[in-house]
Amino acid sequence: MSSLCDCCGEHINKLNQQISVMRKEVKNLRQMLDSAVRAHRKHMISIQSAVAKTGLREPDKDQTPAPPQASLEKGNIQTVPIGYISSCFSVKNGTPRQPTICGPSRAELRIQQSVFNNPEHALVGLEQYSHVWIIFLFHKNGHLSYRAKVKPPRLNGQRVGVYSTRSPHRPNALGLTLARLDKIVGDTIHLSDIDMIAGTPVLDIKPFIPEYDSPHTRVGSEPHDSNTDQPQATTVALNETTDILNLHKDSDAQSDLKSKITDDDNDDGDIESPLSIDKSECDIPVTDSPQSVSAQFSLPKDLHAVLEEVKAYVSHRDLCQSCESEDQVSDSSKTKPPESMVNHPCYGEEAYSTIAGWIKEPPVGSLEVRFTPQAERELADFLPTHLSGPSEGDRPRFKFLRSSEEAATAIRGVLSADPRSVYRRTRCRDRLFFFTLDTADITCWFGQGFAEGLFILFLYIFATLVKVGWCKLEAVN
Ligand SMILES: C[S@@+](CC[C@H](N)C(=O)[O-])C[C@H]1O[C@@H](n2cnc3c(N)ncnc32)[C@H](O)[C@@H]1O
Repeated sequence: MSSLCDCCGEHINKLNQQISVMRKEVKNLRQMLDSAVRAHRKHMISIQSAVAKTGLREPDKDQTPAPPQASLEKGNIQTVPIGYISSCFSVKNGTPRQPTICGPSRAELRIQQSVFNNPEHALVGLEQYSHVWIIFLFHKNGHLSYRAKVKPPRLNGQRVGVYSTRSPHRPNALGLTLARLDKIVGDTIHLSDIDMIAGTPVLDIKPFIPEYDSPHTRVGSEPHDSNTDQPQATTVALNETTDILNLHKDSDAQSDLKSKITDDDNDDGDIESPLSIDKSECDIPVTDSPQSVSAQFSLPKDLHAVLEEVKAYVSHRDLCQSCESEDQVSDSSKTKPPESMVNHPCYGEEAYSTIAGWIKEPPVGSLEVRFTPQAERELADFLPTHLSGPSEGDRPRFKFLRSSEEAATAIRGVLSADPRSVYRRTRCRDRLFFFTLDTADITCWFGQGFAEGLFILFLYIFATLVKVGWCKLEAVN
């Protein structure tokens, strides 16, 4: 056998080395492929179990479907979304817990062509109604766990059965919202007063018919008993839903700190599983001390001065408004039946419905929301979509909201209902709270009041923070 010359031997060595490197790469690729296949299988299993839990069935492509009546009788429910919500709320955090909390919250729902050949035909006549029931799927529940007992945020840690709440974490994950019907254009329904995030699959729409859907609610109330674990059953008047949002004072608040929260903070009914709250979302503590603030956020040194300025503004407002607030508080405690109810022909025992006392008088009160003048100016800078003159080119634009007043009302609505979960309210109270409304990112702080322990939700979004280059209201789309 003839030996190789030096040059060829070297070349062959190099080739061998390359082959061994390639073998290693192939091995790595195989491992990656294996783990991708395993992850895919796992994913498919979790999707199947999710589908099984929600009651939805994927269409079986290989088999002829059973006639709908037969499959319904067998309990096989084939549910197909009739459309998907596009709304001014993109994440759960900051989305109103109920539709009436935040009037101008707007959305659109386009009926899918896959459901009806002519989707607009299915909407004929609906324009005669001012409100519609929307039945939808809580598709962003994440984990599909649910428990028999939940802790509604407004019950501040007390447990009640899931079916006595509107918690999204429930078997079948179905939601029900009474939305205002603004208009119908072709196959698209324009809605307001909604509490659904963008992308929510809608399963059905029905007209709201007060004669069928709204018995009068019983007048008279017993206070919530805070000494027992169970909230008291009580009968209350539901004169107007806005009653729920009346101003309450809360002298319990101790925090003078701010919190950062990103998402998943807003479920009306935290399930007790630790999975229900991702504590990592709470991991950016901010204290009032300028040193630690700047240490964690690299904030300019004048932040402290800005906070002082804002506190001074709030204190001043407290002094000016304390009498006004007193009036509001005492008004909220009145539970007289509305005139229309007393005059109603069915004004008798059977004509009433009864609701849990904590709905009317929750241990967690509503909050006062304040904008600094600068914050108001910054908000006013946003334009509704339809305004687009050449000089307006650089200004941020709303997609759903029609004016800055509407945006302010929506922000007040969201925040006055205290959108934080019980966990965040009690354990992460010293963090900033972030949410998105339409195209605006909003940062706010739930702080202790500066006058007589009044618990103020202090919103210093926008300008004050733009000034220090920290957080600002800005277009996200
Ligand atoms: C408490 S539920 C009430 C919904 C409905 N009004 C009901 O009573 O069934 C409203 C909350 O559900 C959450 N949410 C809205 N849309 C969702 C979705 N598609 N998936 C999961 N959670 C959603 C938001 O955090 C919102 O604040």
